[in-house]
Amino acid sequence: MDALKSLLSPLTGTGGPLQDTLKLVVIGGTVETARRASLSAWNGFVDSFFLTAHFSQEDYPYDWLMHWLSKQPAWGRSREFDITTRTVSRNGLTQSTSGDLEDEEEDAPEDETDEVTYSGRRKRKVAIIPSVDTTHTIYYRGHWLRITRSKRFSDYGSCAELKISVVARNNDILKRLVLEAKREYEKDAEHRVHIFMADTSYGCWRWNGARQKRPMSSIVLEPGVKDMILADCKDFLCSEDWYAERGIPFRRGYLLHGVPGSGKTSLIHSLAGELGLDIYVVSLSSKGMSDNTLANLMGNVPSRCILLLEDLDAAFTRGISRDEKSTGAPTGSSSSTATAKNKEETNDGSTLSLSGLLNALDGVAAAEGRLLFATTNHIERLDPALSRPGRMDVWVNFKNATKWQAEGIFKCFFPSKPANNAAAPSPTTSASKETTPQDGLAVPKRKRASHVVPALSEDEISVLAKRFGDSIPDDEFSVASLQGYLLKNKTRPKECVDEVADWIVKERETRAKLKKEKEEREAREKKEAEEQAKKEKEEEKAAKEKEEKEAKEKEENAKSEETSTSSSADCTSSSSSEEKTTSPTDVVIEPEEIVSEPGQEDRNVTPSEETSTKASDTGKESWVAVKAQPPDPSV
Ligand SMILES: Nc1ncnc2c1ncn2[C@@H]1O[C@H](COP(=O)(O)OP(=O)(O)OP(=O)(O)O)[C@@H](O)[C@H]1O
Repeated sequence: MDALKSLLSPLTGTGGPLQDTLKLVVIGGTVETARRASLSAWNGFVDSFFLTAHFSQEDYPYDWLMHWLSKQPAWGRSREFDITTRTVSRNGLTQSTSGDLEDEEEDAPEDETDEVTYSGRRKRKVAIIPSVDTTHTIYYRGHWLRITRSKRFSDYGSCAELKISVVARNNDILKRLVLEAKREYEKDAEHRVHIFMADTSYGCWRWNGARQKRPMSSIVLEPGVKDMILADCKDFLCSEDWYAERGIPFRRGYLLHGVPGSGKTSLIHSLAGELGLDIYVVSLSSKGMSDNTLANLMGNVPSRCILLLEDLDAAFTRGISRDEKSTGAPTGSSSSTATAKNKEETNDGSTLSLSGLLNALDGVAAAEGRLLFATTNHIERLDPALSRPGRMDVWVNFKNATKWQAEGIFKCFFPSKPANNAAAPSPTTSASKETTPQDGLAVPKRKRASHVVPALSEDEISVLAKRFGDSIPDDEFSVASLQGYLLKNKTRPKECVDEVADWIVKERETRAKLKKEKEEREAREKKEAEEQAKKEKEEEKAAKEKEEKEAKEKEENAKSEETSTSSSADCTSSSSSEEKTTSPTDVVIEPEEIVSEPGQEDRNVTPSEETSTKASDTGKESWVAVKAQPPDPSV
């Protein structure tokens, strides 16, 4: 007892200020330690009841949950959150959040995209998302969810992670949450097509945005073409078992070839929307593309998607080859400058070979279930191996617009007013109609139009469209160029038809001018290239001649030197023998008998010279001189 008292005496006793300070330190330390211990015990206790799920940004559930979270009304009460105009997740679904902030100062038209242009001003939607490294609590179906978003850094850059904890007996509540988030996400993604681009630096796919679906009705092709492709795609997607039973790889390739601006890319976009597939785009001519990268990319596309190889021929003109030396394309480069340019262009780390491309398309590692679409403006440049059935099963040729297409595109631009409203000639909009006259398919509803078009009845539109179609010569203008003309006249359907003949004349003149300029430029380039080649040849020839001359001179010099050397050979040998005897290093004194007179023995000699031998004991001494040695320092 006494011992305890003496131990506590500094705390209890009435000491000086030092003791008081010590007391305070000890008490404070004890309290803090107790607090920390209890907190960690409490956290441990609570954690033992929590179920925790982690969602990485690299996977789809993260996108679903971020989308779901951005719609939760709880954000209205939250004290800390992030506001962003950037994409919430990989798929960028930032619209329709409960806490959305929108610029309401103008009654601007609302497109279904995230941002629209109105009066030259950009309108952006913002979304509220969970802030990083903060725990938010949300009430969901009778449970409190603790949600934490954090960021971690990897070799590929930063990557976010979502952690959701909930007190529950089993993980049913988390499953329900993920399923609900997925359903909502898919519902909102219904009107969009997601585009992923190949990242050759890391050999992976990067989300590139979500585009509004394009209705098939807005694509004007020759009758039956759209239906044929759509039916073929649908048939393929539901024939997995059929392919498996026959041992045929479950892949289908479509080659869309033809003139630029004829709707190849638009059709693919439209098909993706119609079939509910994402588009994965590979540019074979991109920097750093190699066989391995391509195989890796192709092997990592999801089973149901559209894989798009754009401008296949562009890759070939850059020198894709079956082996590394020969180009896969026909060697049709018109001039040497073109070849030089190509060489420069290929010098960008791209080492893709045709065999690499073929392997990536249908090698063992190639993904199954995908629809491959390839587009090209120059089918003649493709290697037959690439476009053979099995790789490209369906070929579709896209030509310049026919009269029928011109009529169709006119009707797309100027839909007639609904029949029941035909009597009322009130202004209407070009995009507010739900159907297009061409084939009656639904087009997306726009909330408000940005331009006013005079309302014309179906008959009036038909007459105008027919006149427009008749004015357009078959197979001369691309649909894209007709679209350009119609866009310029989007509020003047009648004038548009009246003035189309003038437009055609002007267009022809412009084309002729451009063609002439192109020909002149090509001729100039060709001439320059020829001159350059001639100059290079001459320089080469001159250099060769110079080299030969120098070699000849050298040879002659060598010969003359040889002759002079042989003529002075005797002289050289005698002088050399003289040199030999006089040379200080090569002094060789032949042993000779030096007879010295008695009394000469005490001459000044070096110790080395004392190696001389006494020849006899007679009164005479014989000496043999030897080569002088350096004095021994030790002596
Ligand atoms: N057949 C068509 N129907 C409707 N719109 C078309 C059609 N062809 C072209 N267009 C319009 O022309 C523009 C260019 O079309 P698109 O990019 O699809 O052509 P493309 O054939 O892929 O051209 P390129 O070969 O140069 O890539 C788009 O805005 C599209 O709306």
